[in-house]
Amino acid sequence: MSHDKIPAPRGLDEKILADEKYSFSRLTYEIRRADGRWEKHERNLFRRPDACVLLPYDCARGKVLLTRQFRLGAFMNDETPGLLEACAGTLDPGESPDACMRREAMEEMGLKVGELRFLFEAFVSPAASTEKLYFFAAPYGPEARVGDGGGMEEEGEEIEVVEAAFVEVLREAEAGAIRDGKTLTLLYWLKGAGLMA
Ligand SMILES: Nc1nc2c(ncn2[C@@H]2O[C@H](COP(=O)(O)OP(=O)(O)O[C@H]3O[C@H](CO)[C@@H](O)[C@H](O)[C@@H]3O)[C@@H](O)[C@H]2O)c(=O)[nH]1
Ligand SMILES: [Mg+2]
Repeated sequence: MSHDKIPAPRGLDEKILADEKYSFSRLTYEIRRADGRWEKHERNLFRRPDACVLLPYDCARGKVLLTRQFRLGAFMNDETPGLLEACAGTLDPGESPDACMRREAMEEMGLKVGELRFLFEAFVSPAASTEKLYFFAAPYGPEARVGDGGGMEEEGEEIEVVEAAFVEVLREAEAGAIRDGKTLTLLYWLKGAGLMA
């Protein structure tokens, strides 16, 4: 598979339309088509920091840990009131994905992560956002649940921690009841890894 057939765009120009916590821009640039023509494009781009996501799994008890919270994008699409997701969070400036993942696991789930396995990285919504996501899995046991989690009050977070049987969660995924991409990716990774026999 060749990854380098498409040349970089030329004449990139970025205008910031909004710059609150993260910025939203309008970009103009030219893309070279396969026939050699340069074609002008205009697109909007959400500049979000990279983020990390974790699926903790307990082989002995056959459980996984997830979270549930209000998510604006899901609500504005189809009025989803609360989305069941794997714990995720954005990297602070200069923070490594590993350190971020440990911090977020404690903040959101009260989980003290021991062994942490990096799986792969992937773009979340590459046409519209710069965000790249680092995927992790971690074995855990009940003794690692040292706090309540819940998220950062000052950031407006109110996160429910959900511990559930993996077979049940997979059944829900297969029935279409789990509707978050990063979470489905991790659940099917865990199924494929054969660790939850
Ligand atoms: N005040 C304010 N707060 C904001 C703003 N934008 C985001 N926040 C808050 O900042 C916090 C960031 O929390 P993190 O745990 O670091 O990130 P996340 O929201 O969990 O993001 C991850 O999961 C999302 C849901 O799938 C992903 O969309 C996202 O890309 C990332 O992977 C959240 O409470 C969010 O509501 C803003 O403009 N203003
Ligand atoms: Mg989060």
